[in-house]
Formats: sequence, structure tokens, C-alpha cells
Amino acid sequence: MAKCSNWSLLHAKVHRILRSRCLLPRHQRILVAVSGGQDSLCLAKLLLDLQPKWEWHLGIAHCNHQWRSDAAANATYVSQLAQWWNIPFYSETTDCRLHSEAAAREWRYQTLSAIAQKNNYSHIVTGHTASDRAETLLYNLIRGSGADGLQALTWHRPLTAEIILVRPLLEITRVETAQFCQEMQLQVWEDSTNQNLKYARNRIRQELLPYLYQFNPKVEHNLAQTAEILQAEVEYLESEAQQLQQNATVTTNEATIQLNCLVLRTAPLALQRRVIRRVLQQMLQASPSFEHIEKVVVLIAAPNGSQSDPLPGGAIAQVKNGSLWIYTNLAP
Ligand SMILES: Nc1ncnc2c1ncn2[C@@H]1O[C@H](COP(=O)(O)OP(=O)(O)OP(=O)(O)O)[C@@H](O)[C@H]1O
Repeated sequence: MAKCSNWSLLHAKVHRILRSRCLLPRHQRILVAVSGGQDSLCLAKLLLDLQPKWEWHLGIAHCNHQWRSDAAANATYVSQLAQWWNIPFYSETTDCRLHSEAAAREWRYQTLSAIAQKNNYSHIVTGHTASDRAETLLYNLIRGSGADGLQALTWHRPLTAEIILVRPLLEITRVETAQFCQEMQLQVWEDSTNQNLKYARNRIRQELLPYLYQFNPKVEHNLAQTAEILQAEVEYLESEAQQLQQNATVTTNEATIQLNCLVLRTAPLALQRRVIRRVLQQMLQASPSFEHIEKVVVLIAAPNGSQSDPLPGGAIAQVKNGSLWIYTNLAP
């Protein structure tokens, strides 16, 4: 493999990942989301160094959540880096108070998408790492998630019809990004909120993972690998569930669905649950709980005349003439 002489092992590793996974095609316009922390700085510098090989058009975007007293200085620091690297820079500052991490994240992705759309970027990249993946898996496991939540951070997902979010560092750990920034003499902007133990994420990072490390020093790597394995399994199960749903659907409209119980009964429980979850999600326009799904799944094998307790929004599931019917409150 021909490469520039100043490439490190990490450059080679990320180059290999980008190539084997076809994450960021040549000549694309790529917007790098840079907070100023070690992961996104590492990402921006890696892409900058790989840029001559891939001929991308890079831009840097920073979102100012106005959460910390040093937020404006942080934004200025990122803009100076972009200027130093001769890359177009975009930044936005929120004009309303963001009360939670979830609200901040939502605003950030909306803002990044708007910047990308306006400036014709096809891809947005973030510095999520294998360490983030391990933490997200633990966080979702504790909150009570199925395999879908445990796959924790995918390599890519569409943000809009034209813009794809890509996470090229999912096989790189936080230790590696810190080491890289040090080697490249990149000054990292420390986020003081990362130390605040009132956030569950920070406690997982600073207390739970170091504790688990005593059981297995490879815990972070193993959890990230589990997420990777689950990702492929979830993809497979979802495509099977989609097929089963199609085969089982007799009639459907926005208020009612009729599913053939005989067809559903031939499928394994894992697929029955997925089909019912998909149907309830579509009909109720909300995520059904495990209990709601189970209430409907038991009806697949139940005799004619059986009926569920009311589901969210007053919806009802019922068995009639060998079919499972689900009615929303829109049904006549
Ligand atoms: N203020 C910001 N401006 C631009 N990009 C940001 C900002 N904050 C985070 N990012 C991007 O998001 C990545 C992940 O950051 P962080 O782990 O803090 O976010 P998060 O809230 O956990 O996000 P997610 O829910 O998407 O995992 C960073 O590596 C960076 O690419």
C-alpha cells in the first residue's frame, strides 16, 4: 500500500477501515463535526492527512451549546484550527436553553444537517470511538434494551435523504485518540462537564468501566465487538421480520391491520415479536413497551374471540376467524 511518510499506525488503520467498509467514497464533500475534544480532533487530523489520497473536500463544523462558560473560547479554538488547516469552517450557537443531553444532541444533529445541506456536504462524520460504543452498550443494557439498542452506534445511518452520518473511529479506543493527539501535538479542549458524575454516561466511563476492567482488561474491546456482532444480527433479523410481516399481512390501512395467525405461528418467537413491534410502531406512532408487545404476541396462538387489554392510545388487538386484528382509535 503506497502511503505518505508521515502516516502513523492509526492513519493506516483508519485508511484500511474506510476502504474495506466503503464509508467515505473518493471526491465526496465531508463535514467533520468537531467539538474540540480528543476524539473529534483526532478524526479531523486523520482525515486531513488522508485527504490527498481520497481527494475529499473537507469542512469543519462546531456547535456551541452555550453550556459552559468557556463555550465561546472553545468555538474560537476550533475555528482557529480550521483556519490553520485551511479548511472551511462553520459554526452555530443555540438561541434557546438546552435542558438535557438529549435536547443538545437533537439540536446538534439538526444544526449539522442544516449546515451540510446548505453547503452541499454529502457526509457528516463524528468522532465516536470504540469506547463510546462500549459505554453506549452498557448504558442501554442497564436501561433495558433489546438487541437493537445493544448494537450501540452504527458505522453509518442516513440523517436526511441526501446526507449520511458516518462514524469512522468505531474501532479506535479513546486511549488511541489521546495518544494520537499527543503525538501530533494537538491541544485538546477539555470539556469540564465530562467530569460531572451526575451524568450516567460519565459514571459509566469513570466508575463502571474501570471496575469491570478488573474482571477483564479487554472489557472495552469486547463490548465494542459485541456491539459489532449484534449490528449484523439485528440487520438480518429485521430483514426477516419485514419479509414475515409482508407474508402475514392480509389487509391493512392506517386504522386497522389484519395478520394471518397461521403464517405468524410458523415463525420463531424472535420474529413474531419483531413483526408485532413493527406493526405497533407503525400504527401507534410511538415505541411500544415490551409488555405491550407481549400482550399481542400471546394472541398469535390464542383461540378466536381472544382480546388484549387496551394498548396505548386506546388501540385493541383481537383474534377473529384465524386472523389477528389490531384496531387503533381511528378505526370505525
Ligand atoms: N459541540 C460540538 N460540535 C460539533 N461536533 C460535536 C460537538 N459535540 C460533539 N460533537 C461530535 O459528536 C461526537 C460525539 O460526541 P459526544 O460523545 O460528546 O456526543 P454524544 O452526545 O454522546 O453524541 P451521540 O448521542 O451522537 O453519541 C464528537 O466526536 C464530535 O464529532
